[in-house]
Amino acid sequence: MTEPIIEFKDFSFKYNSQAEPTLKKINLKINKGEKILLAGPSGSGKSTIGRCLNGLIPNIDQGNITGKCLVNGKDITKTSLFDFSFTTSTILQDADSQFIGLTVGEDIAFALENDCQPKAKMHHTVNQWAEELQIKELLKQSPQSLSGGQKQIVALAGVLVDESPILLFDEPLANLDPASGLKTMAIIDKIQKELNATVIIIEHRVEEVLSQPIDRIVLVNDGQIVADEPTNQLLHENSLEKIGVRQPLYLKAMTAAGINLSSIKKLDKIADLPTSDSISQELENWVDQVPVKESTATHQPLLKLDHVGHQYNKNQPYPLKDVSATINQGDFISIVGQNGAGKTTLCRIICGFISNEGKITLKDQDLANLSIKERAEKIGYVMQDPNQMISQKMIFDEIALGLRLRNVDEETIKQKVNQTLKICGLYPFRHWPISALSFGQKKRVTIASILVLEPEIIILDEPTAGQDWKTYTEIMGFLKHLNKLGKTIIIITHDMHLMLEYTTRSLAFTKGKLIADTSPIELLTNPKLIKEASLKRTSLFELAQHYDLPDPNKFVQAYINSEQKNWKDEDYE
Ligand SMILES: Nc1ncnc2c1ncn2[C@@H]1O[C@H](COP(=O)(O)OP(=O)(O)OP(=O)(O)O)[C@@H](O)[C@H]1O
Ligand SMILES: Nc1ncnc2c1ncn2[C@@H]1O[C@H](COP(=O)(O)OP(=O)(O)OP(=O)(O)O)[C@@H](O)[C@H]1O
Repeated sequence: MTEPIIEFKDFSFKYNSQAEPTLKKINLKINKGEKILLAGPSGSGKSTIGRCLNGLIPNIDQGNITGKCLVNGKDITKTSLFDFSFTTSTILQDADSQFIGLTVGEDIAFALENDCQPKAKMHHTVNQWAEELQIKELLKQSPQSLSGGQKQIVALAGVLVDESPILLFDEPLANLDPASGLKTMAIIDKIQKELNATVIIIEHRVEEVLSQPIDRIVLVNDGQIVADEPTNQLLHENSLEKIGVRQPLYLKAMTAAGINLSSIKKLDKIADLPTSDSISQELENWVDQVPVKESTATHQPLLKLDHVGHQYNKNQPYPLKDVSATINQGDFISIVGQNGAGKTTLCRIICGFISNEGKITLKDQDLANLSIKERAEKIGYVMQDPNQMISQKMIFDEIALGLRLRNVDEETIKQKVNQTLKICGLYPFRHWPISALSFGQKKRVTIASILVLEPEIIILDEPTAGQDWKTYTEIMGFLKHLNKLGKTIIIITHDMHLMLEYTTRSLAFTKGKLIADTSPIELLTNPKLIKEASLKRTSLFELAQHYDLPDPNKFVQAYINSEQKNWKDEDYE
């Protein structure tokens, strides 16, 4: 019989700074060699469970524990962090806080140094993983200077070299481009099989996690385990949606088309869905009601980029070079492409944080003549990492800060901040300190702090990374509403469905170059561009192909239109 390597028995945990327990009477057994997905809405307690498995609770995050949690046979209340380092390797949600080395190479080697391995063996192991993860050219770079996705891959390498019996991944995919996301899941699968490791993955991107087999999905809601079942069973019961986690897109589309999922035996892989003529027919009939999509873009030029470029360091290849494009008033643009392609660099240039080799004009005004503060009045920028933006202690003050700096009266501030808090799902937390928020909640605070200023152009660097589905739809619905009012929105995203559903124009980047400026659907029908920019077709395309539908793009469009029916602009007025 297999032994549990992790066991929670009536386990509750209350952070010292909280009045109520975050985990409530949890019972969970995970056997050696199992691969588990922990899913649930933002703030439900997933990372808190993770922190019990790697010893951060109770060694760093202190609080009140009742019940028992045994990891590798040891009671977590009696195990030091040092001991945990031999049992559990973790990718933290916030990769930045995890780096120790001065260079990427040193950082990956850190776990091996801890294990006192000989130098030659260490070099070999680091190089081997760097090769596998295609980050060899980054080994001498400082971890802090990496792009968001590169950081994530380096953190992954640090976990993989360690070969611990428990591998814990807290949102390993959040900043990865679609191709790297799939590759990461395949690598995790491979290493798990090789080491017979126990793998726990915490992720909002459920569909990508399911690209490889998962033994069980454990659903967490409000600090409790509300389901613990094999993937197929859970998908049949539609348990994900019930707690606000996104069901895989192809299943949502089949449901929208009126197909009865309970009659289908295996739902967890498109390839295993029964190829029946009646399902094809049902899908095809449904597609025929596609209305035309409206666009609010005026084609009035707003922001002109002319040979934009920057070099951080003369010894590095150009992170961004020779980018020319015109953004129009009312555009809803997605910036997509490979990790490290220069997307964030472009936004930093537009905001004036770093120098520009070319020229940028906003309504014919040269941005070079404006200070960063003056630019910020016109162009709001929500950074990828919320910790780099937050300066206040309390949530309300953080969101009010920009208005206070602009001398807005307190009554208006209160009204605007409260409205934004509601839109971003943060109203119940308005009196909380930011330090008591989950990572996803912090990210929402930073989005709120920019939205409240209502700038002319809003640039958001992966606003939905690490967000649950409910928040994702609320944030995107709100941005769509702002766009309808004429605001220009630019989003950096790795979410291909977001790009298709919400944006009307895509700029695709690879290795510092703009390689396409086209409609999202055109982009995802071009195999060459998909490959070059490390993109991926969504599962809606795959479903349409599986059922031999004559026009897969039309099917994707039909689904998007069926989703859009659910938006109500009044919600935001
Ligand atoms: N360091 C902390 N101090 C006090 N309270 C905390 C701390 N970290 C988390 N919490 C509380 O625990 C709740 C759950 O946080 P946790 O990070 O476990 O959620 P999560 O499910 O991983 O969310 P997300 O998907 O947004 O990352 C938070 O809403 C917050 O109330
Ligand atoms: N401060 C810096 N110093 C040196 N190099 C940097 C710095 N910031 C970024 N880079 C490098 O510039 C390149 C482009 O980075 P950028 O953050 O613009 O990529 P990105 O397309 O936004 O990636 P991701 O999708 O992973 O967020 C990367 O190779 C990165 O390592």
